[in-house]
Amino acid sequence: MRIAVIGAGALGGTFAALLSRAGHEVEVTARGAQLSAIRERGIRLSGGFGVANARVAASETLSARPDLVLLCTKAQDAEEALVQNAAALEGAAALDGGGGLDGVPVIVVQNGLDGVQTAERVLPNSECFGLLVIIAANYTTPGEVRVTTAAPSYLGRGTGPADAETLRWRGVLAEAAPVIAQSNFVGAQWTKLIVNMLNGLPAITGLTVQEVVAHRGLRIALTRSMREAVQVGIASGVRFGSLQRLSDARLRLFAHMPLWLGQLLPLSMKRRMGNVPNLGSTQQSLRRGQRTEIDYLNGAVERAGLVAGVATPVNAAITALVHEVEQSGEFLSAAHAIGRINAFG
Ligand SMILES: NC(=O)C1=CN([C@@H]2O[C@H](COP(=O)(O)OP(=O)(O)OC[C@H]3O[C@@H](n4cnc5c(N)ncnc54)[C@H](OP(=O)(O)O)[C@@H]3O)[C@@H](O)[C@H]2O)C=CC1
Ligand SMILES: CC(C)(CO)C(=O)C(=O)O
Repeated sequence: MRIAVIGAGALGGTFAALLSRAGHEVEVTARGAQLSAIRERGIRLSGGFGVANARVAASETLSARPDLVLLCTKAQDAEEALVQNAAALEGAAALDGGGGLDGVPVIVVQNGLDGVQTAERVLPNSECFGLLVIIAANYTTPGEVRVTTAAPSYLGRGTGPADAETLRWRGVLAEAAPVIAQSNFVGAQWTKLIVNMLNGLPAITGLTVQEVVAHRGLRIALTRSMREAVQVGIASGVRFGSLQRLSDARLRLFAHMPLWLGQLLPLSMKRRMGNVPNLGSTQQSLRRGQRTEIDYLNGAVERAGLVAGVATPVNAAITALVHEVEQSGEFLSAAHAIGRINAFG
């Protein structure tokens, strides 16, 4: 099958290499040094899914119409990247009779809550799905991607059970990596947003995700940010989707736990992540001198909290501090970060 990957960074590079290794014809889009490295040497994948050196077609925008496309940019780049590639992806209209759409099917591989809707808006004649990823992939050298945690990914759309098209595309992706068909995908996006509270504090401090969870003061701040996010979800009427042993019932219990007990949640996430150092995708953007996705993570919790009438001082503080580090290029010490977060309330 011809599969395109828009945005061959950490996850895009991982999926492109795995799909190529599974025998698919893969084309990726990339920019700058990453594009040059992939053209010259291919994508070098190492870590949890084994080693692969994938020779794939690479350009700034897609050169041909694929059968399936994975959108793997950060959330803030999604719309522009889709628009740039729309000519290769869009269809004319809804097909008669079958109820299907004739645009290229899109799988949005992205954190945050907005990705699938963005794809549906830009490509109204495409079937759009989301892929929630628990894999941790680190990309700090052009052309090289290292999977520090291998884990299944979760494919779905909407709030109901996984439909036939979801099962079909799950089958294709599963040739390359473990993928589970997800029911209540929208609720599962919220569950993943709770997991992504792991991203902000490493980006502020320059520590790995594992070091942040191991640090008592940072772990308390992290637990508070997760508790706020769950409370916002509940107040917004969300039914959390089950993902990686996190269920709606478990998160509702967590929302009312004292902090000393709630800390078990990030500790269990750290245990599942394993010991290979993971910077988290937000810190990796900072280390490459790029804008981060924080407005779609802790920032999304802050915005939803405003609508639902739930105070989110810790998420507001983390969002502001990540922006501060974006501007200054200097990480904060753990003590300084904790002091600043506590000052927010
Ligand atoms: N990395 C991880 O472990 C995980 C990441 N995620 C999520 O997956 C998504 C992707 O993350 P990640 O892979 O880390 O991101 P990266 O920043 O590593 O990769 C995104 C890539 O997209 C490229 N890109 C952006 N816009 C365009 C464009 N218009 N045309 C071509 N290329 C473009 C970027 O290029 P440039 O560098 O030039 O901007 C970059 O190489 C995010 O939402 C993230 O939160 C989820 C789970 C784990
Ligand atoms: C789960 C986690 C923290 C894995 O790295 C992630 O989603 C990210 O880095 O964006």
